[in-house]
Amino acid sequence: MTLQTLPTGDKATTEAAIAELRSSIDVLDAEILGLLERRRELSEAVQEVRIAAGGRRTEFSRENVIIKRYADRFGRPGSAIAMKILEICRGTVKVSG
Ligand SMILES: C=C(O[C@@H]1C=C(C(=O)O)C=C[C@H]1O)C(=O)O
Repeated sequence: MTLQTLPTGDKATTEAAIAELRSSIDVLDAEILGLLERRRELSEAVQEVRIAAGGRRTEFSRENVIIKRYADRFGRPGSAIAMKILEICRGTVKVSG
């Protein structure tokens, strides 16, 4: 099933279509979470290199570039997402597991 061939029909057909689309969403969410984890590792590496050289953990000019990148794509929610991603990557959020 593609987005161009969305079915219309009885309840069972609708429910099957939703289940299939949701499983595609679940796959994407797993990929997004994996990418976010990788991003956090890279971000922490940058922060550690900077701190080891006597610098600060955060660099707001760079964060503003990233926030703008997301805002340009998704507007206000985009900038909110970017700020939460940066919060996760700054290591100020306790990550379980
Ligand atoms: C990773 C860096 O350090 C911090 C984390 C950032 C990020 O996660 O993108 C951006 C700026 C810094 O506050 C960096 O400076 O690039």
